[in-house]
Amino acid sequence: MMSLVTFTRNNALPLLRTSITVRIQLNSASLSSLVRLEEKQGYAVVAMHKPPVNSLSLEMIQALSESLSELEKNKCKGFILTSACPGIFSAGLDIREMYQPTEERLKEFWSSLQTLWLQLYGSKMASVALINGHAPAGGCLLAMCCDSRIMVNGKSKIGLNETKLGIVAPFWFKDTFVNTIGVRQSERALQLGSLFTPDEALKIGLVDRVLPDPEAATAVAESELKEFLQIPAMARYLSKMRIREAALKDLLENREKDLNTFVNFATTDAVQKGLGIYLQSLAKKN
Ligand SMILES: CCCCCCCCCC/C=C/CC(=O)SCCNC(=O)CCNC(=O)[C@H](O)C(C)(C)COP(=O)(O)OP(=O)(O)OC[C@H]1O[C@@H](n2cnc3c(N)ncnc32)[C@H](O)[C@@H]1OP(=O)(O)O
Repeated sequence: MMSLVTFTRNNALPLLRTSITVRIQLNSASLSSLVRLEEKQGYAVVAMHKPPVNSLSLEMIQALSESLSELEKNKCKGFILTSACPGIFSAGLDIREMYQPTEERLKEFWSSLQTLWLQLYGSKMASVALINGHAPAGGCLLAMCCDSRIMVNGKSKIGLNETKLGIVAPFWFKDTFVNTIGVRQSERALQLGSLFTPDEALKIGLVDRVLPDPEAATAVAESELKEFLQIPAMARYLSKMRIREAALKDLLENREKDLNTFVNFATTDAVQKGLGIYLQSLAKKN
């Protein structure tokens, strides 16, 4: 099978005052084809590639986790998280993972998602989400885990729309949301399952910049990441943790409980019925 992990090497110069030369030696052979990793000068680009919509299946979640681990192993200082699927950042959790699941897979799915969130939200690396398409629910969560969000203008929307599916954003999704846009906006948007246009998202602070096209957004994402990378790494990371550590600790201490809550909730008849109807409505569209 052709490897979709693209990896270009060049003579990287250090971007960080505090770092030694950033040279990422990615082990492309062991990485999944669902995520494309590209080495740039002193940082990496992590591009999700699971057409058509980058839905977060168990395999996709694990591929993202492995990619981050690979970057950490190689002492990468920062990355841009984006999508290689035109018009879509990520459609969020793969709903088929939650619909009529086996208990074993459902548990592995959720546990892998917890791991990915802990890894991404607590990452020592600086990160910028280059949101080049729709980012509902889990897609929005991935973007919020980054240190900065640059969105391409257009028809795409971003937000936590869980209630529209008859499900409830877990407490750590909510914590991430509150840490990003504040309590009042979160309370309203979570209940309504609001999806925001890029300009609306900018207004409430869900994204930091909106650019007219992917090229302009890419350039801004790169310069934004470089700005983060110029700050002494330890000071930057510890400052980020001042905001994030309570939420991270909460999930770390309640992982098992959260897993059981999810499994019990997701397998109720009402939720299964709702997910079935939602999947049908997505299929009917086509
Ligand atoms: C007491 C309370 C305790 C709480 C305990 C926890 C509770 C559980 C919480 C679970 C958290 C979930 C978070 C999530 O992420 S849920 C997923 C939410 N995502 C969505 O709602 C997005 C749905 N998709 C869309 O809106 C659109 O697809 C799009 C992203 C806007 C793109 O539109 P576009 O027109 O380009 O593409 P299509 O709609 O035609 O889709 C193409 C095919 O992809 C399939 N698809 C789309 N999204 C998903 C998905 N999320 N999962 C699986 N499959 C998806 C779609 O069906 C099409 O398939 P087809 O070609 O076979 O028809």
